Amino acid sequence: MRLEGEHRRSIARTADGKGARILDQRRLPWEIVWTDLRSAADAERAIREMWTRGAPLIGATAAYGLAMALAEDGSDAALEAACHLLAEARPTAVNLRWALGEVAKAVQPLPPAMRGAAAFARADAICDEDVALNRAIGAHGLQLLRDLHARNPSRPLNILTHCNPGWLATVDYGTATAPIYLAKDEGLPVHVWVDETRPRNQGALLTAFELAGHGVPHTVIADNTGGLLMQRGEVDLVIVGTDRVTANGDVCNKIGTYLKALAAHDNGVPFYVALPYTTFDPATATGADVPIEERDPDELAFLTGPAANGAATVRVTASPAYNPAFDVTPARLVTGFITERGLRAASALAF
Ligand SMILES: CSC[C@H]1O[C@H](OP(=O)(O)O)[C@H](O)[C@@H]1O
Repeated sequence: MRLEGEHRRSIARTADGKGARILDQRRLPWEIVWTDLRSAADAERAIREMWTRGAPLIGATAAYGLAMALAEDGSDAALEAACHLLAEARPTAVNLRWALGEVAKAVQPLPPAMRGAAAFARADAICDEDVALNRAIGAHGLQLLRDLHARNPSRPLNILTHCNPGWLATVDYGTATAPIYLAKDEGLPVHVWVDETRPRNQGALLTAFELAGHGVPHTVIADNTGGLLMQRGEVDLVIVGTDRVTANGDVCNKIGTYLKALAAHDNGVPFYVALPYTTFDPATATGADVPIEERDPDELAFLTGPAANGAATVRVTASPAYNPAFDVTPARLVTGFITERGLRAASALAF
């Protein structure tokens, strides 16, 4: 997407070809800081501490981390150790293990000395494929937006989204945001309700930053506001991303997604989930089987942001806190899935 006047992806190989350059998303939207990852340990830390996040982007970052490890040491032992290290960085997004598996498959038949270059090539291909997948998701989702807007052509289409399913969660375009960007580009009037998405505020900080950068009209709302807006008829469509869709169509996504799906169901608002095949996990039967990441309660207990004299951190509670990062929306609450192959029902999700 466009950033500081030029087209950028959220991740790319470093100029010397030996590392990965990422946007440090902890600093957005206040500062644009690019950081070079130089080892599997750097990549693991960046994923675990959410310097970079979002299911597809986590996969791409892990792929480059594995490539860096193999460029150092192409042995089977090094391959196994780096895969284990990176796989443990965050448990929920299936893209992480998918990407590691793809790189491992590409290098295993090769002699150790050739594995580093092959791993980097596979990581590059994973990034290029992600961009193409998201553009295709955008095209199929755009037709859905056109059809829904035709019901009330006299006003913008009001879309609600949760967390950040945008280009900052992928290599480019985003998943749930891809149709929104294409709609803006073709002049289809849209407005986005942006859930702030406590406690890390990926919506207020990242989605709002993205939409503003692309000139998409949007309004940041508290996580608890969406239900009221749906009761008032001010939400025409909910589109979210996902970290893992299981074989039966259950959707694991940022905490709070399930509550939006319940409100949408209760108010007859279409609830769509955008995903590429890399986020579909047919090996996991239902959402009950998905590991839900539990993050540091301090992420909830404290708020950090810019102040006149630098960063300020304020405590929002003096009590113990609990901070699960994801929840599961059952397939029965999902109107449909927007994939690179078109719109799909939960029962027809096989890629
Ligand atoms: C392309 S959807 C990405 C997905 O990942 C986010 O989680 P996190 O920010 O913790 O990595 C969120 O669940 C998004 O929907």
